[in-house]
Amino acid sequence: MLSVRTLFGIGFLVTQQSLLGQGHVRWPLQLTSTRQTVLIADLQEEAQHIDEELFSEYGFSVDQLMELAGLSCATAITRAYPITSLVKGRPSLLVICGPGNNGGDGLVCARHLKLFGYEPTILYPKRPNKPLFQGLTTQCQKMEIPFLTEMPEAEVIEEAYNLVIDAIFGFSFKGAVREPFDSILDVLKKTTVPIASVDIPSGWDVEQGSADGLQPDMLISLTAPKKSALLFRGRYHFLGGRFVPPGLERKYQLNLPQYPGTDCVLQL
Ligand SMILES: NC(=O)C1=CN([C@@H]2O[C@H](COP(=O)(O)OP(=O)(O)OC[C@H]3O[C@@H](n4cnc5c(N)ncnc54)[C@H](O)[C@@H]3O)[C@@H](O)[C@H]2O)[C@H](O)CC1
Ligand SMILES: [K+]
Repeated sequence: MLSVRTLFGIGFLVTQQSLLGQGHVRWPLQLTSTRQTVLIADLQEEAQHIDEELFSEYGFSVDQLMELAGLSCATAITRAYPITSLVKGRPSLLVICGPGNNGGDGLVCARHLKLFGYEPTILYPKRPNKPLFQGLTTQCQKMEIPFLTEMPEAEVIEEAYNLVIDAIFGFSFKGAVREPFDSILDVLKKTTVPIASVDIPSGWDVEQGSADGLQPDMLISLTAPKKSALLFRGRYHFLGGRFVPPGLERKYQLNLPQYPGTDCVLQL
């Protein structure tokens, strides 16, 4: 049984599909664009369980998946914002990294973007005291990517950067935003420079989104779109994180679309 639930904007249909008849108890949401239909990881806990199982049951390490996630983000950004399309004289980008793994994805993404010919600058105000993040930070420094010590004003961002990459919070974000990220998000809400959000627009509730939150131009959903992705209104929605083993895809009924050829991203 397939029932149309809500109509979202041009070309987006959200449907709810009953799998009860097949012995399942879940009612997965699906997102249909003009290009693809994908199922949604509808609960915050579900996204976290998938992530945990990748490490515990399927033998992946965090840095392995983070490398693939960050590479997906960098690749998707090259598709949406090729260097030749950028309006500023230099291909400058601001990458803002948060305190968890979403921030780690941002560091990996910045490193690959530098290799792809962009000029990223990183703001990384809360750095976890763990070898993984220290290593990623060193790698970016050795790639000669500058780090800012404080968040620039909205006008400075507009003058200096073509794009802001939001790698502040992902699927473990909860509650009211604490400083310094509250002030950082306030600046981002004021700027007119396009924002590309990694996995989830930062500050959005993972399931409910945020009516007065960031409105990114691009969203790169990792593994599977989260429920709040249904509220994304920007121009570019990509899926990345092409590492899901078939058993995990079946267990969570992710029904992931086919990535083209050897690509690590897919435009939704
Ligand atoms: N399976 C995958 O697809 C992979 C995704 N990856 C990325 O990892 C993030 C999720 O990472 P996690 O460390 O669990 O959490 P976050 O980065 O979302 O943030 C946790 C971090 O944020 C702090 N925090 C939480 N709420 C608040 C708040 N209200 N105010 C301030 N700070 C807050 C919390 O204390 C932690 O420090 C996922 O989205 C993907 O981007 C992996 O890279 C690989 C596999
Ligand atoms: K984010």
